[in-house]
Amino acid sequence: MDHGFFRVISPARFCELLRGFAPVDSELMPLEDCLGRVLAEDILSGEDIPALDRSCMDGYAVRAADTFGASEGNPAYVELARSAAIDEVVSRPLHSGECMGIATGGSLPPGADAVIMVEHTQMLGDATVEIRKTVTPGENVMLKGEDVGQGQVAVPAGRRLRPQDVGLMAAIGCTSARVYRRPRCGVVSTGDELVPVDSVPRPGQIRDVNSHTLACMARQSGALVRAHGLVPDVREALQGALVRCLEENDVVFISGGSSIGTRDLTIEVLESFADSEILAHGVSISPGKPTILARVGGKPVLGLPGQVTSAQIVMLVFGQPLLVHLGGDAGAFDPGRLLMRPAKLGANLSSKPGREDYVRVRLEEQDGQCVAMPRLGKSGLLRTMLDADGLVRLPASLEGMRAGQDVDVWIF
Ligand SMILES: Nc1nc2c(c(=O)[nH]1)N[C@H]1C(S)=C(S)[C@@H](COP(=O)(O)OP(=O)(O)OC[C@H]3O[C@@H](n4cnc5c(N)ncnc54)[C@H](O)[C@@H]3O)O[C@H]1N2
Ligand code: MOO
Repeated sequence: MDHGFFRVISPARFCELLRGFAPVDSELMPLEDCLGRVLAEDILSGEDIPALDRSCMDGYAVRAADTFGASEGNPAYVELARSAAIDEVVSRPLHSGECMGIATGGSLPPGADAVIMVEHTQMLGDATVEIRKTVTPGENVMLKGEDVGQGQVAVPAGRRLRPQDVGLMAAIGCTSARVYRRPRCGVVSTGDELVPVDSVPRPGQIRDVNSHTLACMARQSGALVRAHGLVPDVREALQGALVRCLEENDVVFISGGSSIGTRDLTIEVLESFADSEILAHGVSISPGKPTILARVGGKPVLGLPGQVTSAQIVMLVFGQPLLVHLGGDAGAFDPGRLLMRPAKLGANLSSKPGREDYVRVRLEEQDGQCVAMPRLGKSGLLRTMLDADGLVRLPASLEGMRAGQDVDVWIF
């Protein structure tokens, strides 16, 4: 690898390289701990859910044809064959001209194909029901197998489980599921100038910020994070830290030392490992150009720029999707996953063609419109990210955007 220049690749290509890493292995998890985890295999249903046609309403199970044409002014009349308890399965078929009292959730008798709500009926004596509304076949009925049929996939592999997924799993009697392990993620910060947060920096030193922001962001993406502390710009120190970090984790994030300054050892050290390949050094985004991606012993190592805001942007654009992908989530790189909000751009923006820009914006309400006000600032400062609600992405093809243009703001 030529260290003199970045060989800048497109962000799309960078994501393709990230997708090339295999997800972590799986573990068996009790149902109650499955929320937020990613299914490692399809959950098949051994039964129809619902198991039988069930009523959605309190009322009467009927043959819909017996109600055709019925209205307030022209009711139909059917005989009440019986009423059934909610957990009762009635085997006697419902004949034409009959109805059966039924509760919400109760099973329909054979022959019935609809339920009329009790408020659209009137009992006449104790055996005749006046029907004041027409119901169509299937009306107010949950059909057998409508949620999931026997042998069908109830919840697919690669799905991050939400409460509603857990609900269907409960319905089919799934007490545990195979889910991907949470990826173990190591974070290393490099730089002679860095001191821990509980130190008082002497002039020239600064407190380590990136270990904290990156760890928080990795946790947001479901990873188990271990901060491996501060590493000086010394080859052997970085080598040692990376060896430990790679041993203990599925993925490693290194902040700092990604540029081409004389101190920037990251590439050199990564290359020194026997089983390593530098997949990328430089990606056409701003901020974040001097980003590194390597494979060491099959594991991804992402080298993030030291600049505090650049590191966060790279983590948002590449690091978090990588973690989600390693955690088995099939939609990790799906742009449809991002929380987007439409807005009008509040100021002109310029951009270098060929480079994808991520502009921090604050959302403001102006004359009933949502306006995205750019918060421009240096990527070595923290403030723009604190003031921002999200990012506007300027595609590489643009030289800029004009105030008033429609934009989609990626909310973070
Ligand atoms: N000749 C060139 N120089 C630089 C280029 C370039 O293309 N050609 N790219 C610039 C860009 S863009 C960035 S971003 C930085 C990236 O630098 P490094 O990744 O090598 O990071 P460092 O030099 O180690 O640090 C940069 C800056 O960030 C501060 N820093 C580092 N780590 C932390 C931390 N954990 N917490 C807080 N602050 C941190 C560090 O003190 C430096 O001020 O390179 C440009 N140079
Ligand atoms: O692109 Mo750097 O990452 O300007 O801050």
